[in-house]
Amino acid sequence: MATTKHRVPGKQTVYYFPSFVSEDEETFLLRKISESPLPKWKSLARRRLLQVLGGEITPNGALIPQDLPDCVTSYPPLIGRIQALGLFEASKHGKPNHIIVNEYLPGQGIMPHQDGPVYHPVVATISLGSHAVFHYHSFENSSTPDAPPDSGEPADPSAVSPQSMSGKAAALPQIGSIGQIPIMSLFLEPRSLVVTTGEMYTDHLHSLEPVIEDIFLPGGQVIYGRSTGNPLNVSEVEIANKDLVATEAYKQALQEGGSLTRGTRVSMTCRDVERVSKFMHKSI
Ligand SMILES: O=C(O)CCC(=O)C(=O)O
Ligand SMILES: [Fe+2]
Repeated sequence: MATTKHRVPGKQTVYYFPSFVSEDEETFLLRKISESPLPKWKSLARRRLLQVLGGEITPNGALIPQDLPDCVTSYPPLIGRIQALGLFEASKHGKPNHIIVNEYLPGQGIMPHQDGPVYHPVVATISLGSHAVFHYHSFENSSTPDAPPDSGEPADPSAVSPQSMSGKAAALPQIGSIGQIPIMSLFLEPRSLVVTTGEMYTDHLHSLEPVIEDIFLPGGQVIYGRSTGNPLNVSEVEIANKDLVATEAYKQALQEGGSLTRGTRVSMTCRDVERVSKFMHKSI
């Protein structure tokens, strides 16, 4: 498959595509997204804004569909491009029908969470405007009830915390415990696409640390855990896709070490909601 060379080493279920979107397309998308009328945005505590394209998901997990806008179907043809990768082949619609747009200012992130069973277990995430470092975590002691975790403020109502998955509180790795250290971390360039599939979707959590800069050591490790405020929790984590990164300046930071300041990042998480209600949303 054409995607083979985009597999992130170490895990067979994560793919990274630099320059998935051109610079012109990025400028166009960021303009379109910022022009969306305010009622389309929802405010969150840790991320500033969230917008949903493709329709709302009901509490029982069905999509009340709404047409995806031209800026993801025609120019740029993001949905077709994602479909052509073949990574959604096993999903009911063969391509994403739902997109969540998140905006993160420098210093904002998202706590470890899972995206949940409402979606086919593949998520394609486009980054625009700024780089970020993306972490995957595993569950530790998942049978041990523990203090209810911060829900991770999932990006969308259908996302689940470990609590809601099992019906009883499952331990979310506590800050500083082994499970809190990511099992894999990725450098996401602006305009890149990352696709998470298989057990990395179903059995792991993912997060973005709320930091204003990312600090790299020579050889491609990133400093993780500064946002906890506890120096004992700080660790060095390998960037698994460092050899797939395409932009010179980023490659240099990953090879030689250095720090990269975060700008405003807009992400588009594209997924397939397999249950679609037959009732169409009214256009607003
Ligand atoms: O912004 C990102 O890259 C991640 C967003 C996310 O995890 C989600 O929308 O569920
Ligand atoms: Fe997520």
